[in-house]
Amino acid sequence: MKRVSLTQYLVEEQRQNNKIPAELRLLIEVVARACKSISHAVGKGALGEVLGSAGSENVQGEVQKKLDVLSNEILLEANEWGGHLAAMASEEMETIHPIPHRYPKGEYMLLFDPLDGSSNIDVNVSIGTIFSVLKAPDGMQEPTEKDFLQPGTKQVAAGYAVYGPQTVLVLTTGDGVNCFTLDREMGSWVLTQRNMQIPADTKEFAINASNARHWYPPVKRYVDELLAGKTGARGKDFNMRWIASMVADVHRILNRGGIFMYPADAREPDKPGKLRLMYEANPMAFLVEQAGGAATNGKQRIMDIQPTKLHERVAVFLGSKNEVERVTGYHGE
Ligand SMILES: O=P(O)(O)OC[C@H]1O[C@](O)(COP(=O)(O)O)[C@@H](O)[C@@H]1O
Ligand SMILES: [Mg+2]
Ligand SMILES: [Mg+2]
Repeated sequence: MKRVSLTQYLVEEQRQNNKIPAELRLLIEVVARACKSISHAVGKGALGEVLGSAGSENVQGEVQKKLDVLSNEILLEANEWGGHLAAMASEEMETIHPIPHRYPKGEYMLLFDPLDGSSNIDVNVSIGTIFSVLKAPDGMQEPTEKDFLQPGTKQVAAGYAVYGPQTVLVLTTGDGVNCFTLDREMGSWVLTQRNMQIPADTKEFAINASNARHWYPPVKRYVDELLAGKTGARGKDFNMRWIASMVADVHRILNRGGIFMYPADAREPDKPGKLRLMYEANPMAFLVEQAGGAATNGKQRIMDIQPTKLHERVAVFLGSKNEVERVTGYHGE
């Protein structure tokens, strides 16, 4: 079989298919290179002294792991000099990071969750990086936080890397979803899955069930019906999986279907869920929709939400279309 590298794939998309501009291609290549560096650091584990806490907190009051901080630095450094960027924003930084030496004017803005699945770092379970690319608004001078507050439908690219038994990079530029596997000996990303598709129906669901007592009635009803199995309203048995790394749960769903849920709950009624709209929900929603699935916050399509702040949180229901539509429907009843 002919090996197609990420660069070859992107050049084809740019030159033959006219799907992406050269500047976006370069930007994606820089992000992919940064993910390769993060993958190397993850792979060293205790030998690289990258495990454990960094002894600091991020803007959302979460304890930062050494790898959260390191991955953020790797992405910042690579993209400061590499891509056609105006500014970056990260889950781990309080505010935006404008590019000091913009070339030629920086037409894109990059957002990322540098290390997703932080609670799994120290126990050698799959973790990842999630990213999203927006266009800088026309006529933008000095980038501000407000320039980032665009709905997910405006994304021009999104993707994630999973650092697991294999390191993979899953990418969309709005033309389907493709998966590249890191050839660790050659140091190159090789196209291994074209046009990933999520089946509309599934028998697998993912939710942190330890929060069940706090769920609102629509989520409780939906999950109770799944748990009731063959003899319940759904008339079939469902299996449950929860990795606690969104990247790994979404990667499973892109490969074999399923529904992933992180709902808002009654613990903190003012907090609309745990996951972040700009760094987690939007890029994953873009990928999932491009693979034929659906993504909502229980009420509306995630990518239609108008963000009001950079670190906004959101409830997430994504994956196999018929299941996402069902649980979303329960919220309307
Ligand atoms: O620990 P919980 O409540 O199960 O939450 C797990 C969720 O939190 C996250 O780890 C949040 O991401 P970060 O590690 O980037 O903060 C998701 O990847 C995952 O789905
Ligand atoms: Mg995350
Ligand atoms: Mg993170």
